[in-house]
Amino acid sequence: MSILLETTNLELAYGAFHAVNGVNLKVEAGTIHTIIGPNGAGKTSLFHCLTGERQATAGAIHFDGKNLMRKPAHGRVGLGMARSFQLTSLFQNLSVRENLRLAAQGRDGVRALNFWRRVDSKREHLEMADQVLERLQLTARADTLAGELSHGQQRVLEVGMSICSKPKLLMLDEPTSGMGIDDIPIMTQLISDLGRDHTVLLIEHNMSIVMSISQRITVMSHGQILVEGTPEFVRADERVRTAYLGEAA
Ligand SMILES: Nc1ncnc2c1ncn2[C@@H]1O[C@H](COP(=O)(O)OP(=O)(O)OP(=O)(O)O)[C@@H](O)[C@H]1O
Repeated sequence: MSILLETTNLELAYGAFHAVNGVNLKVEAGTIHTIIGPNGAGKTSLFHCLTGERQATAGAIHFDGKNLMRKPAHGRVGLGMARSFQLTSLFQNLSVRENLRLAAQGRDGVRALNFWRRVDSKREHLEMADQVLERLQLTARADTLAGELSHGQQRVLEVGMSICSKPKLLMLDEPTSGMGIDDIPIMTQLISDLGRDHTVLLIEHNMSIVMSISQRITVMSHGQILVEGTPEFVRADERVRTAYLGEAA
């Protein structure tokens, strides 16, 4: 078993209040690992600490063997962490293919400006865009403006943009939120498919998705880990039923 991401006694305090309160999380490489928990449990705050959007106030984060605590957010992206942002990352007036090409180009950073590499790079970026288009089952919509896609397809495109950087860890925060019932199976299938060649850390409220695609589930409550294990283990735990599943039912 190889651990890609590990936090030790991680804390994030907003003043006197600890949104993340001593979290020891281990994410195994090659798994879909889902964080669940009631509203306000600290899931998004934990993501903020991992991506560097917020500086954790105590504890440690190790990713792929490296200590992340002093790394700024962009440095973490460079190490192979990608987070899918909700709709804000799409260029609505560009085609679906162009959105993906730009995401692939973004991976190269300043190297993309190197004159001698530019022609080769552009071809590589287009190839990457086409591969991802196929994976998203959006090839037929390649030339459609992103803003003309359905809400669900836009969410799928966002996830596609984050895989263009070939991340080691793909972080998805409620990818199905706001999606119509018809689009949810497409996203579920996509995440499940991505789990075959990426490590995926997911926050998701839809229990049927969580139970069907996760290899491991961490249940958070009041900033701490309440229970962790396989879907079967978590489903059977009385504390989870009381703290979360019961409440959701
Ligand atoms: N900037 C902030 N300042 C103060 N408190 C905050 C801030 N952001 C979040 N909190 C509080 O931290 C706690 C955890 O919030 P967080 O958004 O991490 O929970 P969550 O588990 O992601 O919830 P949800 O499922 O509703 O998104 C909540 O009580 C929230 O009110």
